[in-house]
This record gives sequence, structure tokens and C-alpha cells, in this order.
Amino acid sequence: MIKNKKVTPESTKKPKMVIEINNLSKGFDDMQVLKKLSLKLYDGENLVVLGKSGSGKSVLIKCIVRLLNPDQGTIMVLGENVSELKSKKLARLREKIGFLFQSGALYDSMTIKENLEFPLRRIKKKLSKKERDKKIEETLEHVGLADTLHKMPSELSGGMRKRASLARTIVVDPMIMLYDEPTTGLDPVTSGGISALINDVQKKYLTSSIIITHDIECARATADRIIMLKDGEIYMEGNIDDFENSTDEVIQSFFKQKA
Ligand SMILES: Nc1ncnc2c1ncn2[C@@H]1O[C@H](COP(=O)(O)OP(=O)(O)OP(=O)(O)O)[C@@H](O)[C@H]1O
Repeated sequence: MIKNKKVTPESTKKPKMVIEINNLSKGFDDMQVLKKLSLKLYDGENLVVLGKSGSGKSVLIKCIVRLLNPDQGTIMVLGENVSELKSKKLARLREKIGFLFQSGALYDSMTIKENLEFPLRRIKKKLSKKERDKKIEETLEHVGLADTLHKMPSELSGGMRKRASLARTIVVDPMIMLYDEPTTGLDPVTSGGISALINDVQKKYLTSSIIITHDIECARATADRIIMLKDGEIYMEGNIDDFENSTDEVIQSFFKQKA
């Protein structure tokens, strides 16, 4: 692994860790996807995970929320060992994690308001209807979709649907956000808007995020720190300047190819 100077959000303070992965291995049949991978996500940072298609980025975040079970290694999330949690505790932990899937996955038969109401009713049971409505309106306003309350997902553009999905994820106040290819399939201007929104969410909701992407522009706009995966291992860790100035051929070709 190429390792540059230690990059933590604030190198003078000891930052709190929200995710700590040690020696994670995961394979399918005879294909080893992740090989003894270790990484940390610090409180309040945006960690970008780069890697070619098939390098195991999605498998990594699926292991974090135990949508997949690791073959080996430990995953600590907010101080809990994910593999050891019984279903009730796992469900409670998952409530603290916002997962923005690549597809966005809004419920097509519900209005945007109903899409946000759904997780709120399930997770924030104590809110009154008035409080719920207020929270939905505030969240939609924050993602720039205040006037879509009564619209159906099919009436929105791809970028707006992505914003609505993000609103549905953040409406329940997650502590950690996992973004799986948040800008894939969007034009450069719309992608730039989503990257800016990821930063807004980090500031406003004080979330810690893992952002999985191929999109160098998204990495440039959002990353406090970047990890590049290759062949199931961390190939390089650093900040965007370390990557852009790297003379390593693999890194250069990855960045050139995306330019
Ligand atoms: N449930 C599964 N069963 C079998 N193989 C799987 C499963 N999930 C992922 N894989 C395989 O693991 C490898 C890594 O997949 P993954 O989705 O993590 O890649 P990725 O880096 O996210 O790629 P992309 O950028 O294209 O989304 C791929 O070869 C994929 O086919």
C-alpha cells in the first residue's frame, strides 16, 4: 500500500472513531473480493473510497451494515461489533446509519412526502403529526425540493430523485452516511450539486460519511480523505492532492482515465 502522511480530520486532536474495520475478508465461491482490509472512519469526516468497477466497494459497505456477512475480521460501528449483534440491536444500529443506494430506490407509488413519512413513522415514533410534517418540510427545503411535497417520484428528474432519496435518508437524523455511487448516471452539473449537498449534509447534520465513487470530481469536492481499493486491498490512502500528484502508474492511469 502507498501511504502518505497520516491524514486525519485534525491531526492535533485525537479524533473519535465511528467505524473501525480490522482484517476484513469477504469472498464469493472461489473469488476473494476483500482481503484483510482495515480502515477507520473518524467522527465528522467524509471518507471517499475509490476503485475500479468490481473492486469490492459495494461489498465493503454492505458488510458494514451486515447486508453481507464477512468471512473474517471485525467491524466496529459506533462502538458495537456488527457481527455479534442480535437482530433487535442490529436494527437499532442500522437506524443510525443512512444508506443511499446507487439506484436511489424511492417508493414509486408514494408521493415525496409519503416517502419521507415512511421511515419517520418507523424510526421517530414519538413525533406528532405536526412535528413530522415540519421535519419533512424542513428536510425537503434543505435539499432544494420544497415544492415537490405532493409530487410522485416519476415526476422528478434523475437529480431531483437523488435529492429526494437523500432527504428520505437524512430525515431520521442518521449519525453515519454511506453513499454508494451518489453521482453515477447524472450529468456533471447535477453531479456537482449532489456533491455540494453531501458537504451540506455533513455540516448541518454533523454526519460521518463513506462515499463510494468512481467520480473523481465527486471525490475532489467531498473528500477529507481518500482510500483506493485494488484487488481487495487498500492500494493508497491520502488526500486528493496526494492522489493527483502521485507518480504511481496505477493511480495516474485511474485519474487520467476519469479526466
Ligand atoms: N452477493 C454476491 N454474490 C456473488 N458475488 C458478488 C456478490 N456481491 C458482489 N459480488 C462480486 O464481488 C465483486 C465486487 O463487487 P462490488 O459490487 O463490491 O464492486 P464495486 O467495486 O462496488 O463495483 P461497481 O463500481 O461496478 O459498483 C464483483 O465481482 C461482484 O460480482
